[in-house]
Amino acid sequence: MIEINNVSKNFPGNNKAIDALNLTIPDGKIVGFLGPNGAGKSTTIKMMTGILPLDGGSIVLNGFDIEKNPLKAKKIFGYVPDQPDMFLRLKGIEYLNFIADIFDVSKEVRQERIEILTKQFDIYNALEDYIQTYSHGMRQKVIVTGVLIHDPDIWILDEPLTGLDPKSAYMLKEMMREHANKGNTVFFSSHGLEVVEQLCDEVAIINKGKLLFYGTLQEMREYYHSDKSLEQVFLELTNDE
Ligand SMILES: Nc1ncnc2c1ncn2[C@@H]1O[C@H](COP(=O)(O)OP(=O)(O)OP(=O)(O)O)[C@@H](O)[C@H]1O
Repeated sequence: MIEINNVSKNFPGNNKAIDALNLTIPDGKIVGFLGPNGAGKSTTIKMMTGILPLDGGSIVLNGFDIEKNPLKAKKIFGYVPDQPDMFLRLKGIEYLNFIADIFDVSKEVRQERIEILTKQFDIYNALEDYIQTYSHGMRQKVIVTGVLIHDPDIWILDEPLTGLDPKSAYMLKEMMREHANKGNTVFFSSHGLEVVEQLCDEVAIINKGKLLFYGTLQEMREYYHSDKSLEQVFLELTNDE
């Protein structure tokens, strides 16, 4: 479970990039995080993962406060950033072993997981190449593999499907469903409303740092008394005019 309690974030020139945000993401569900460009999705995710400090409030992951207990909190989640351009001077296999070392994954377990996952993602034959030479999608897949190697309870994914080919996107979606069905937490941001409609149990919609809606699609329809699609409701909710 992820508890976001009254969280705020200010940037120079953008006071209240996140404005008193409250959101509880339960176990056993896939929750989609939606909002227009600049709404505050990545900022929220960066605060959840300890990359950005909070200016107010708290974020608690399975009982561990990300600011008060960062090491314990960081052990229990896996994070896929929106920009996969990291560790470019490492080979794929070096990156995966580095992540497995940090999270104390045994040699046997890591070998097995790396082989299975990278074969499924079609990057097995590229593991000896430098990440610098990978395409955007391949970089994305090596980072997703790094998350799956240590099998964290909570998955936090910032636009994870962007740039993945259809087979890899399908596999990742299946993995997300399986992980949530085991009682774990899966939280991901997306601009793909169709994917969210198809995959998510619940959606959170933000704009200008404020939560506009949180609930199931059915609840959304009941709340707005309409049979409108997620796309129509999203556009109406986030329309500034
Ligand atoms: N480092 C920063 N310095 C100043 N302002 C920032 C910084 N990072 C984010 N912002 C501002 O905070 C707001 C939220 O940005 P954020 O990147 O969280 O949006 P987003 O919902 O992830 O957008 P997108 O869908 O375009 O990725 C924007 O107004 C952005 O300009």
